[in-house]
Amino acid sequence: MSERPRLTVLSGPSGVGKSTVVAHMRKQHPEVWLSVSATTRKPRPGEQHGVHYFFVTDDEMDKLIANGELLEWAEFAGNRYGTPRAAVLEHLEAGVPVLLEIDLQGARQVRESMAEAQLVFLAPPSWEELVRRLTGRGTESPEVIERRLLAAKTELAAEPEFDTTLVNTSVEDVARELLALMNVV
Ligand SMILES: Nc1nc2c(ncn2[C@@H]2O[C@H](COP(=O)(O)OP(=O)(O)O)[C@@H](O)[C@H]2O)c(=O)[nH]1
Ligand SMILES: Nc1ncnc2c1ncn2[C@@H]1O[C@H](COP(=O)(O)OP(=O)(O)O)[C@@H](O)[C@H]1O
Repeated sequence: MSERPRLTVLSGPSGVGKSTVVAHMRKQHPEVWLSVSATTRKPRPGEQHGVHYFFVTDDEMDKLIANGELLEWAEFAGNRYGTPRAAVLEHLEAGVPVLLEIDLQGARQVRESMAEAQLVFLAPPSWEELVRRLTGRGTESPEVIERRLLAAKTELAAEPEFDTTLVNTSVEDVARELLALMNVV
């Protein structure tokens, strides 16, 4: 019987490359299960409901929180985001490696409620490179970018709270390192 895998949390500032690394990793190892969060943010072009996020209204988010259906939730740069609890627990019980891609506040809540979780911080090679990536992605307005860069300063300062730091210089290298940390080889 396979041992119950540890829950892995990946956090890091907006634009550092979390989604890119996770997409690369899952192309090669689709057996890693990525939790799909609920969010009140509007979808970006190409984002699909139920695939990238469950896009919900403010009222729906209120209900998810009130009913205790979220493992953790946080407000980030003006929108709320949360991890549906049941699906995470079901996958872990079934022996499936589970990955959460969530912000710092969410990572802290998971650490409190699930002591066995491992927290991985994805860091940019430099501040300049982070600004370049976030701006270059072209999905946010200058105001939203400004807000996210402000949040990034807080996130970068919290790096010592994490179990492991991976620097996203090469997507391939980081994806490999993350798989090794998750015992998926
Ligand atoms: N706490 C928490 N944070 C989340 C969740 N889902 C996504 N996030 C984080 O919310 C932040 C903003 O996500 P998003 O709007 O998709 O922007 P992006 O990460 O820059 O592509 C990122 O730091 C995500 O990791 C969640 O369920 N809970
Ligand atoms: N290692 C890397 N080298 C260069 N560009 C990268 C790297 N990783 C990601 N990017 C680019 O940086 C931008 C932000 O990446 P994204 O995955 O959307 O970040 P996040 O999910 O952390 O907000 C994207 O345009 C992506 O193509």
